[in-house]
Amino acid sequence: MSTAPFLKMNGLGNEIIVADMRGRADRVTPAAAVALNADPATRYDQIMAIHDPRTPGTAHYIEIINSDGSLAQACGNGMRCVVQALSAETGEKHFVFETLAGILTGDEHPDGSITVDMGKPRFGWEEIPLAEEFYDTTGIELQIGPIDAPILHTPSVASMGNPHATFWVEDDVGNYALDRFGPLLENHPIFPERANISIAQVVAPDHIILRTWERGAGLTRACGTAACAALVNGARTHRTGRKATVTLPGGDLVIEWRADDHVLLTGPAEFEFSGSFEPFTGTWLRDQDSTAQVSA
Ligand SMILES: N[C@H](CCC[C@H](N)C(=O)O)C(=O)O
Repeated sequence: MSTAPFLKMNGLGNEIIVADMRGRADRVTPAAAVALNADPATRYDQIMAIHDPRTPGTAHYIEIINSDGSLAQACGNGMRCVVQALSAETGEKHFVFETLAGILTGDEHPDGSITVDMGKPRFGWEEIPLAEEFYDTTGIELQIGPIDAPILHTPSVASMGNPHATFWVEDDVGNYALDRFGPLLENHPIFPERANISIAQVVAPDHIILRTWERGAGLTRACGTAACAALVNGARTHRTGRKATVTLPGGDLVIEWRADDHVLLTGPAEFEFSGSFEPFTGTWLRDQDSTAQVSA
């Protein structure tokens, strides 16, 4: 079986593997995804597998795989890494992609920052999806902790193509044991496709502090789609405006919910090293001179 090139990158510390599957008929198997994550040198949060267009003449299809091997519909930090990788390869600065969340575009700016149009948010309970009818998804009946003194409760829920719950708190997001509450909420029966779980502190109408337990990946240093979900949930609950800086453990993203309902995410991407891997088993080799691959 032939190997495929990959780039180990990160988006604000969200660990990403960009796998080049163009020209191949196979996919990254769940076994390969789990094996790559088991090796400390290549442990990651998401694999962004670049495939040939599914419809000839359209955009490259990006398959997104969480480190537990599950497929995800969207990944904002990973999309920025794909844009940077393709920009370094082709010199182009504007890209159109197809994902399970729909058609996305990405642009690299002269200063190296990258903006991805993450498409439109969805708020209907069936679109999130939720297991029961909720006609007001700005705050659903879900809580963690004692009934009479819940620790986290009444989250706003939204989809950026993938499911998100935003729990609002007044104090430091670090005060909450998200490593304990995250898996309980990720797998709560109200979320038939599981969910990404975030704790958000709104410090100003244009500034949110966020921590996320990611579906299929656990605690990560940044989650782009969670930042998008927090902004649109903040705006529709009148906690924030339609543009804000979202501060994550790994750094800041700027999120804007445009008047045309598209959500734009802007931030950095970083190259770490390159190699090649076998998409069926996950065995891999590091390129010797990987510094020449992508400018820092
Ligand atoms: N764990 C997410 C996918 C990756 C999201 C995150 N890494 C981002 O940057 O958006 C899910 O299963 O929906």
